[in-house]
Amino acid sequence: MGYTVVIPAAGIGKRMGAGKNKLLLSINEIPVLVHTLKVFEQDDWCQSIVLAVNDADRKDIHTFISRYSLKKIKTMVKGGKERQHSVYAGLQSIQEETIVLIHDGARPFIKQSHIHQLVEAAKAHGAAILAVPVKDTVKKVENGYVQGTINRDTLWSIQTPQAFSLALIKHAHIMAEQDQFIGTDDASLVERLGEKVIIVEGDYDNIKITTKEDLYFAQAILSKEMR
Ligand SMILES: Nc1ccn([C@@H]2O[C@H](COP(=O)(O)OP(=O)(O)OP(=O)(O)O)[C@@H](O)[C@H]2O)c(=O)n1
Ligand SMILES: C[C@](O)(CO)[C@H](O)COP(=O)(O)O
Repeated sequence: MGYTVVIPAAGIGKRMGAGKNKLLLSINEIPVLVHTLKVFEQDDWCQSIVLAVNDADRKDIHTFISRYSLKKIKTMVKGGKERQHSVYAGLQSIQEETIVLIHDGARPFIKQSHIHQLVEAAKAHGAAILAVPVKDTVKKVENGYVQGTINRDTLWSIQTPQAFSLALIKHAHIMAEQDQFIGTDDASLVERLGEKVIIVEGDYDNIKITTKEDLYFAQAILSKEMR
């Protein structure tokens, strides 16, 4: 039950405000990106890793690959202007049909058990994504005024990995490019084609390192895992 994972790691970390790609920042002296990559390196189901990177970060990333003996990174592609473009560049480097996972380099706390549930769900249904129920109340706001409260029972906070058959996700990206559609996740490109996407429930540790507060949360998650 193998898979290939595409890891978009070519962002600039604007919201982190660190003046460099946030994936090069360290948590407990290990770079965020290395924390993420190690999960897949240690997963026997993972057959290869495709990394989308910025040219500016290549030297650092090659240093990480040798320092941490990351052996599964078979391809490194140049990232694009948007996350979607980086993912598509990675997908284009995969030829043989397989289950493909797309996972943010900024999500270091993904668990192997959830990866395996996703792979099995994608095998059975074609598309499967990790999510957790929304905990806050969510309201629609325009010009600073509440327009309405959205029924929380139907709301999920969507994470990655997102898992697909290669043929389906490649087709979805081709159609999105043709229609000049940019989505904030890959599943939205599949949904817009009318294809079903199944939810696999994950957990709240699978945070995306986005702003500086997330570095504090990351320390807490790591110390919990080390207990
Ligand atoms: N053009 C881009 C933008 C984002 N990403 C990657 O997609 C993941 C999720 O993106 P995000 O958290 O938004 O990262 P950044 O774009 O770096 O953050 P910001 O929006 O604050 O600049 C990250 O692993 C990021 O490196 C990418 O590969 N290519
Ligand atoms: C793909 C994603 O992580 C799902 O929640 C999220 O949409 C990425 O958004 P970003 O603005 O590119 O970080």
